[in-house]
Order: sequence, then structure tokens, then C-alpha cells
Amino acid sequence: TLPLEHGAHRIGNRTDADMTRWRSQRLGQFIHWGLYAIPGGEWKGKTYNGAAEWIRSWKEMPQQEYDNLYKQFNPVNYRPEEWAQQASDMGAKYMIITTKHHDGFCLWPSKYSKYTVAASPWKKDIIGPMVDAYNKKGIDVYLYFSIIDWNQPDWRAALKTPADAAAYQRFKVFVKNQLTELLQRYPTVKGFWFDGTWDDSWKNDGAFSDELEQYLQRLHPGLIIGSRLRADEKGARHFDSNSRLMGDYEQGWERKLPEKSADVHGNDWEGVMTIPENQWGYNAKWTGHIKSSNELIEMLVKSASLGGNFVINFGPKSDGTFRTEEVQRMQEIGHWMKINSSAIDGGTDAGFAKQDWGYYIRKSGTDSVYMVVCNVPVSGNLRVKLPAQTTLANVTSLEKNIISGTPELIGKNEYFIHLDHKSQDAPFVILLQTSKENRDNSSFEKAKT
Ligand SMILES: COc1ccc([C@H]2[C@H](O)[C@H](O)[C@H](C)N2C)cc1
Repeated sequence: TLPLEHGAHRIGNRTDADMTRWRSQRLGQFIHWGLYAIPGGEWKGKTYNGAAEWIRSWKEMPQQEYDNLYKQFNPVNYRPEEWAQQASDMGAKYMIITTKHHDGFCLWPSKYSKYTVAASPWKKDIIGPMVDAYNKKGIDVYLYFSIIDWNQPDWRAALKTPADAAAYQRFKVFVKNQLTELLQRYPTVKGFWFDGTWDDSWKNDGAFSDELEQYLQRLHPGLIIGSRLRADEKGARHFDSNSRLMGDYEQGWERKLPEKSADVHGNDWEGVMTIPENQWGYNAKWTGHIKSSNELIEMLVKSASLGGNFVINFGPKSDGTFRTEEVQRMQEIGHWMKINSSAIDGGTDAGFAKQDWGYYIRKSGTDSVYMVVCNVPVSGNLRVKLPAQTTLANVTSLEKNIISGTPELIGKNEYFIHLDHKSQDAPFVILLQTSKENRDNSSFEKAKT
């Protein structure tokens, strides 16, 4: 391995209480909110077909006009307690809020920038009341922060001249000041969700990103920061030049999920997902495939079954309300979580052979393995192949009328669980109590002989 000064400083996952808590909170809510919600993907009668929060980069959008949108930011229907209640009802255990997206507009009254809510008709801090409302509901808050800042004159994508280097030096001080300010103003936040770290200026300064992460950890011990913040001294991101994960979890799964355990190499990881194909900020016209609640639930289940967190994104409107489709998803997912959250909270990779009917999720540290059935086989038989030295002690379902009879032993450590032929319109959960092989066979085998 290469001697790296600014590569991974830890091999393996964090085992402290903060990370253990993060790892148990499998469902999160992402919120993208800012000036981009005002145009909502449209401008002067034209529709922008990119991601709504990137409309400033659209050739049809005069940048000066976009930058002046702060004069219209006045979310009169913003009710953070209602936001927190609906997130709690959905079953979200943590929330990630955009404090500042790439456009540089700050949702908190930063003393290091003029481009903040303080200059808008709203005037007041948006972030503080949100953090308080979510924390009151027992939901942890993480702060999304974009390093890229299109509003800051000292931002540089690349350093070509000594003047660039001097400007970028000032920019790095600005970044450190804003992050310090955010931790001082909102001390209950559990971590940062960094974005906008792909440009050469950042990639070629691994030392700064490493020092910044260590500085933030000293300021706020236990802080959780994903792999997107840092570059190593050779410009490698997420994984250093020795292929070791930097940061506390793999933060690269965006609008896509790993397929199998091997894809995540035993690392903690988090997937973030949009409901439409690719819109993070509010877009008036959703086009393309809009994910149903069952699709999102299956992604959540798949993520937990592969030992990762799943975060669903919402883009509130400029007035502070949520669009109908998003409210619907939060309610439907919440209804499912009310019945089945025991399979999700504290869930992790069970290490069982994957079956077509769906996913296994182990309650971390226990012999309880949940089967979440997403694809009911026409045979009505759910095949379960237990790992070696594992026996089946008990089988129950979280809802009534799912299983018929007792499991049928069909081979060494292999069973069919027979389904009651009731039609299912959502994933359903069966709980397997397993135990390590012991002298006498499992209760079902005894019943059989
Ligand atoms: C260059 O392609 C990009 C860059 C950044 C993004 C941003 C989105 O605006 C959103 O904030 C997402 C989490 N992030 C990766 C998306 C696509």
C-alpha cells in the first residue's frame, strides 16, 4: 500500500455510540429547499429539463435574475412543527436539510455572507426552528452543506493563477468559518452531509479536506461525515489511493443502490433517493417515472438488508408546503412502517442466501431474522435456506393470515414457508427466530419425524 498522509485514518466501521445510533436509524428524510423552489423548474414560460436546483446553470436563466430571487423568499406557510410531525409519521429517524446548496444562498443568517435569509423578506432563521422541531420529535438532524458556492467571488473550480490561489485561500477560510458557525448555532446536529466536492480546486487539496474533517471532529466529537468530503493527496475521492473508505460511511449511492453485499465491502453506507427520476429541489412538473410508496419501501428494505441507510428526498415549495405526491408518500410509507418498522429499525445484513421473494434483515446483534416479502411466488411457497449450523426455532408473521401451517422441511436446513392465499398489496414481514445448531434438531424437524 502507498504511504498516504491524507487517506483513510481508520480501517473498518466506527463502533462508537453516535455511529451505532446512525446505523440503527435506517430511514431518513432529505429536504432540498432554497431559492430554486421559486422558479420550480420553469422560467418565463420555458421548462428546464434538468434538476430544478440546478436551474441557475441553465442558459435560459439570467444568473443575475436567479441571484435576485432572494428578494422573493418568503415562505409564509412554513411550519417546521408540521414538517417534523409528518416526518415522524413517515417513520424517519433522521433528517438532512440543505443549509446552503451550490447557489450559495444560506437558510441561516450567517455572519460570513450577505446572501442569506436575513436579506430576504422572511428575514428569520429557517434552520434553527427546523432543528428544534425535528429534535423535539426525536428525529436527528444532519446539515447538508455544499462546498461549491456560486455566489462567493472567491470560489474557484480550478486554480490557474496566483490570484486564483489567493482567492481560494480566502474561500477556504470562509468555508471553515461557516461550518464552525453552523456547529455553534445548532449544537444538537449529528453530522454534515457534504456535496459539491468534485472540482479540481477541492480534489487537489486533500490536505485541507483532511484537516477540515479533523478540525470539525475536535470541535464536535462524534460528528458523522460521509465519504464525499475528502480527497487524499492524490486526488482520490470516497476511497483513498489504497482503496480504503474515507469518512464514516460510503456516501456515493445517489439515486442508485448496491445490488449485493459484495458491493459495499462491509462498510457503512447510505443511499439517497428522489421520488421522481432526478429532481431534488421543488419542480412544478414532475416527468418520467415517479416512484410509488411500494417501490420506495422495497428500496428501504433492500438497503437495510445490505446494511445501509435509505434517505428519501423531498422538495418543499417556495411557500413552505409539500406537494401532494410527497405528502402521500410520507403517509403511505408511515402506514407501512407503523406495522413493520421492527424489521427496519436496527436492521442489517442477515448473511442468508438471497431468495427471489425478497429480502432478509437481521435485527442487529440478535438471532431474529425478518423476511420482507416483495414478490409473492405463484406457488405460494417461500423458500428459506438457512446458513450452516443455523436452526429454525420459530416462525411468525407481523400481520395475521400470512402463513398457513408450519414450515415444511424440504432439505438440509431448507424449508418452504407456505403462504395463505390472501392477496397482498404491500410488502409483508415474517419473523424467523433462529438459533445456532445444537444437539437436538429444531422444533419443526422434531414435529416432522
Ligand atoms: C454534476 O451532477 C450533479 C452534481 C450535484 C448534484 C447534487 C444535487 O443537486 C443534489 O443536491 C444531490 C444530493 N447532489 C449530488 C447532482 C448532480
